Amino acid sequence: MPILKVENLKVHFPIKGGIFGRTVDYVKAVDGVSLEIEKGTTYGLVGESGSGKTTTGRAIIGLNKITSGKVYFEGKEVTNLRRSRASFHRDVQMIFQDPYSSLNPKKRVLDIVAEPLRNFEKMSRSEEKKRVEELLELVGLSPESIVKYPHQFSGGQRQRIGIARAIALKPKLIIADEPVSALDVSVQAQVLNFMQEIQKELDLTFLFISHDLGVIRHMCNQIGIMYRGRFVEEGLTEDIFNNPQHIYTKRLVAAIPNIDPSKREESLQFRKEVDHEYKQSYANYFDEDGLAYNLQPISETHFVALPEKG
Ligand SMILES: Nc1ncnc2c1ncn2[C@@H]1O[C@H](COP(=O)(O)OP(=O)(O)OP(=O)(O)O)[C@@H](O)[C@H]1O
Repeated sequence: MPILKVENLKVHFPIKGGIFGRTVDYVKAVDGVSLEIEKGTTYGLVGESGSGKTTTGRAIIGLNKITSGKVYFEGKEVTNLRRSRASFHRDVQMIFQDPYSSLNPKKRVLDIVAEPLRNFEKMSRSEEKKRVEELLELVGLSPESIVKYPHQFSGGQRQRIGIARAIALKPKLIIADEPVSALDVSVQAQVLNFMQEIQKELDLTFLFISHDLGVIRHMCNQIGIMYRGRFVEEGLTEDIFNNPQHIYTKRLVAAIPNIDPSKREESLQFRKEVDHEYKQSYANYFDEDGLAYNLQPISETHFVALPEKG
C-alpha cells in the first residue's frame, strides 16, 4: 500500500471581477493530478514556475482547499482534513523554500524548533530543551544554537533548523518545497545529502518539489513532470532521464547543462535539435487549449500524456 495516494486532484482558485466581486473565472492551478508514493522513497514533482507544484503540495497537507479529487494517507482518506485531526498533521510536515523567511527572525532557535512539540506534545521545559538539543545534534548544529536567532546562521544552517523543526514530531512524510533553491550551489549538495541521511535514519518518505531537474535526479526514485496544472509524464527516474517521451520532458532533460567540457559542444547541438523538434511537434502533444492529454501507460512504470488512440 502506498503511504500517499492522490487521485485526480484539482485545485481551482476563483478569479473575482466586476463591482459585485463575482467569480468570473478560475485559475486551474492543479487540474487532475494523480500519484502514489511508496514508503521510504522520494517522489519528485518538477515543472516550471506556475505549473502547480506548490499548490499540489499545499493541497495535500491541507493548506489549500481541494476543489475535487481525493487524498489518502496510509490508506485513510484525508482530503480537506481540518487541523483538528492531529495524527495526519503530525505525520506529514512541510519544509519550505526560503529558510530566510520561513523562520521567525524574532524567535530563538529553541522556540522555533519547539513550536510543533508545544502544539502536539505535553512536555516539561527541561524535556523540551533536551529534545530540541537532540534534534539540533541530528541536523549537525551545536546545542548552544538554542539561544541564537535565525540571522546568526548561514543559509544552509537555517535550512537545517527548518528541517529540525519538520522532524521534531517524527513525521512519516515530508513535503519539501524547493528546499535548496535559495541556497548557494555548494551548500545545496550538503543539504541534499543530509536530507538523504535523515531519510534513511528516520525511514522518511519525501515529496520533493523542485524546478531543478539536476536536483530531482539526485534525490528521487519517481518523478512527475507538471505543465499548467497537469502531468505531461510520470515514471521512475531512469524512465524520465533515459527515455523521455513527451516533447516537454525531452526539452527539459536536454536543457540540463553538461558539466563535462568535452561533451559541451555535443549537448549544445542536441539541445538545438530538441528545440527544433519542440517547435515542429508541439501541437501533437497538447490539446486545442494547450493542455496536456491524460496519461497513457507505455510500460508498467512509465506514463506519458498522449492523445488517446482510436
Ligand atoms: N492563492 C491563490 N490564488 C489564486 N491563484 C493562485 C493562488 N496560489 C497559486 N495560484 C496560481 O496557481 C498557479 C500555480 O501556482 P504554484 O505556486 O502552485 O506553481 P509552482 O509550480 O509551485 O510555481 P513556483 O515554482 O513559481 O512556486 C499559478 O498560476 C499561480 O499564480
